Order: sequence, then C-alpha cells, then structure tokens
Amino acid sequence: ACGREEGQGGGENVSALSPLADIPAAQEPEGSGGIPADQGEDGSSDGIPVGQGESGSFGGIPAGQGEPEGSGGIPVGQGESGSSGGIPAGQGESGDFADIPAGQGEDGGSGGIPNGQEAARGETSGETGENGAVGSGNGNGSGTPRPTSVSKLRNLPEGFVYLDEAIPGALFEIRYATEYNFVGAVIDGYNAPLAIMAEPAAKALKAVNEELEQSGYVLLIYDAYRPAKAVAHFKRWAQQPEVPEEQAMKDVFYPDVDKSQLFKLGYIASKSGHSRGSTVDLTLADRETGIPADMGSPFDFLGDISSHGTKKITAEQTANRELLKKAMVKHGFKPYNKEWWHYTLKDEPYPQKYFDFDVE
Ligand SMILES: C[C@@H](N)C(=O)N[C@H](C)C(=O)O
Ligand SMILES: [Zn+2]
Repeated sequence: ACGREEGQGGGENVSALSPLADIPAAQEPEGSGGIPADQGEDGSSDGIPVGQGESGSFGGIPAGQGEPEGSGGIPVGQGESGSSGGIPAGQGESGDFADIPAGQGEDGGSGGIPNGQEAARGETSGETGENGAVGSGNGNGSGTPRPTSVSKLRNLPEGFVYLDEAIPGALFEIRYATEYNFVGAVIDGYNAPLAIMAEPAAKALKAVNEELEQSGYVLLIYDAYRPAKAVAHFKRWAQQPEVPEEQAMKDVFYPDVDKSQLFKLGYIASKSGHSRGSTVDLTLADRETGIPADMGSPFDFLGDISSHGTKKITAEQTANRELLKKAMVKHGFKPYNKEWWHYTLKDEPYPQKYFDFDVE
C-alpha cells in the first residue's frame, strides 16, 4: 500500500525512470492552509482502487487542460465498462445539480488515507451489465478486494466524464464511497465508487497515465469530483468533538492533529477544487501488480510528512513523489504543497462553480 509501509512496487525502477525535475509545489492552497474553516478551499480523498479494464472511448473531450485528487482501501478493477443502455426508467436523474456559486462554498472534506493496504489489482468484477455495471472493490480497509456491482447512471452533467472510461488502464480506490477514510463513514454524495471529472481534466489525466505507463506505472485514483454535500459532511464531522470510536481512523489518518484543526491547517478545504471537477487525489501504482508506490505517507495522511519537500522521507520516497509530480505538471496540473496526492488542472473549465450532483 501507499502508506508508511514499505514501498512495494515503485522503488528500484523509479530512479532509473524519473529524471526528478525540481518542480516547485504550488503554494496556493487548494486546501486551506491557514485559512479558517468556511472560507473554503480544496480538499481531497482516498479510496479503493479500481482496475479499469476496457474502458470506453474518450469521445468528445476538448483539447487538454487539467488538474487533480482519492479514497482508501482496495483497488478495484473496473472491468469492462459496458454500454449504458438499459438504464431502468426512473433511475436516470443523477443527483442534485445545484451549482454553488463561487464564494459560498462549503468546507471541503479530506480524503481518507489508505492505511498501507495492498492495492489489490483490480478484481474486475467485471462483466458489465446492460446498464454498465462494473466491478469495484469496497474500500473497507480489510485488505480483501471484494467485487461489487456498480451501475452507472450515465447521465452526468454536460462536460463531465467517468474516469474509468476516459483513462484506460488506471486503477481506482474511491475511499469516500467506503468507510475507510478519516471520517470512518461513507461520505454524503458518494453513492458509488466511481471517479468523475470535467472533460479537460480527464483528458489531461489520460495523457499523464499514458506517459507513466512507459515507466511501468499506472495512476491509482482515490478521489476526483467531490459533491459540495460531501464537503459539508466533512465540515459537520470536523465540528463534532472527537470520540473514542473514532480512534482507529484517527490513528491512520490524523494521529497528530485534533480533527477540529484539519480545515484550519489546510488539510481539508471549505471550498474544494474537487467540487469544481478538475481536482484529483492520486498516486502511482505498479502497472503489472497494481501495488501503490511508496510515497512516504499514505493517501490522506493529514500531517507534515505528506507535504512536498518534507525531509522526513527517504530518497526513494521523494523520487516517487517527484515522478508523479513531474508527469502531472507536464500535463497541466498544479500540485498542492500540503498533500502529495492532490493536483488541480491549471486551466480548469469551471473555476467558479462548486457542483453538487452525486457520484453515482
Ligand atoms: C482531504 C484531502 N483528500 C483533500 O482533498 N484536501 C484538500 C485540501 C481539499 O479538501 O480540497
Ligand atoms: Zn484532494
């Protein structure tokens, strides 16, 4: 897993494959570095990787632009994403589409951090049903990939796409659709372990994946588009006092910080770039095994060690972070200094809009 555990996967190959360009991390917090809760910024998540088998075409995506952020647990193979025909009547409406005007945003939540669980190669549950069911793992932190049937409603707002269709070969572990995240519950608005982004961001991310494949890696995506209602859920949770039942998840994701400080410290954003559809939480995984590269801290570990430039990690872990960063920056994404997994497309198509349709 990508946590603090020993890095599997990436290690040795990395130095040979990555020129470690010194790309400075973006200063501007999408998160809320030093910004009081409620003033919004970006956030991200961690989840269950899903191996995306055959994905559909990437039709209709405008020339690339882009940015990124993920979920905890078990990578899930997204088998064949079949056609979307056959959606039962009455299921078609995807969630609310209440766009939140810029400046009103709710606080962003923070993606759960995967505890070094092995990223199981997408257990493709595969067979896509008539309504596009795909297999996906449930990020319950058990370490055991369990196929789940997911039906895509396929009526996303115009301009948005499912990443399993847009980025063949990527893996997914949508933590906020599971209980394996810092909140310890499925997050509001995540009705299925799916990743959605605005088309330009998806196109740019596809290019990143293609480039990394040359080095033996694929992208493992923990979170992408995040509904505003999910950010509101994070905020409500952070405002409640910590209780003993939360200790297990606290130990994994925010052991050194009181949860009431997570927004203020920039680890979760009140107005998250994720809700604008062009931010993604992700890591590198071995192309053959699906095992996440060792990044020195797990996804959604909310602490200093997750910052770009930290001295607390090994040269190999730094190299892994740099390999990901170099590829992301090359294709138009900007990093977030406090979280090595969080990236946002610079030329995002909806810079002022905070969407609230459900992930389903
Ligand atoms: C919570 C974490 N995964 C994340 O995305 N943090 C940034 C700052 C956000 O909430 O936008
Ligand atoms: Zn993020």
